[in-house]
Amino acid sequence: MDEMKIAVLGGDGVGKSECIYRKCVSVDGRQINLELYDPCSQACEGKPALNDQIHWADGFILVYDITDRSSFRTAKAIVHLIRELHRGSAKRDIDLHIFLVGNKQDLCHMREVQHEEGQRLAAEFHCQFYELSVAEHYQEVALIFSKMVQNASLSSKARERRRRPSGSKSMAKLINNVFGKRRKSV
Ligand SMILES: Nc1nc2c(ncn2[C@@H]2O[C@H](COP(=O)(O)OP(=O)(O)OP(=O)(O)O)[C@@H](O)[C@H]2O)c(=O)[nH]1
Repeated sequence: MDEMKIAVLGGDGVGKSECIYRKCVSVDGRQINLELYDPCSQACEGKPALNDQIHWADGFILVYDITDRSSFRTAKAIVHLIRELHRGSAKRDIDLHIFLVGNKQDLCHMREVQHEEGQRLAAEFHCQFYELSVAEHYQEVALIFSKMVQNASLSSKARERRRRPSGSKSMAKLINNVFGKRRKSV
């Protein structure tokens, strides 16, 4: 069974709740053990440091509040750190999934961060970009999570293909094994 660890980082509000959610999901007939970590944005005892959270996760959902520029700056600093910490690590860029999400779209009249700024940041750091309102469109939130799991599943399939010998090579190996042995016994 594959494993996928997602960290929800950034913090768009003032909430203090922290949770770890575990679930086994099936994507295209493939079982994935999903672990979701949603730390509170406030510092608290026993909470792993941001660097540890970044090393732990395979996928990141970075949330900022479109009505709060400082939350966008935080998201920018985190995405920077993720790319920095993973530079030269075993996880290749394409294996690392980062979704940048601008929340509170329903408060558009109080907007401090333009849609284009989010798009630009996402393009710069090879992230997928979304803008939504968690309060009004929970379906979009569900879609984001299923997209992330699907992407991870696709890239793990691609990794497997890279590891597996190509069809012709394994066929050659098989022929060699069968006929090689026979030749010895003649
Ligand atoms: N108008 C509006 N308010 C929202 C939306 N999403 C969250 N909020 C409000 O923002 C506040 C904080 O929400 P939380 O979900 O606790 O935020 P959080 O990101 O978990 O906060 P941290 O725990 O600090 O990371 C609450 O008062 C929510 O009701 C949204 O899409 N629209």
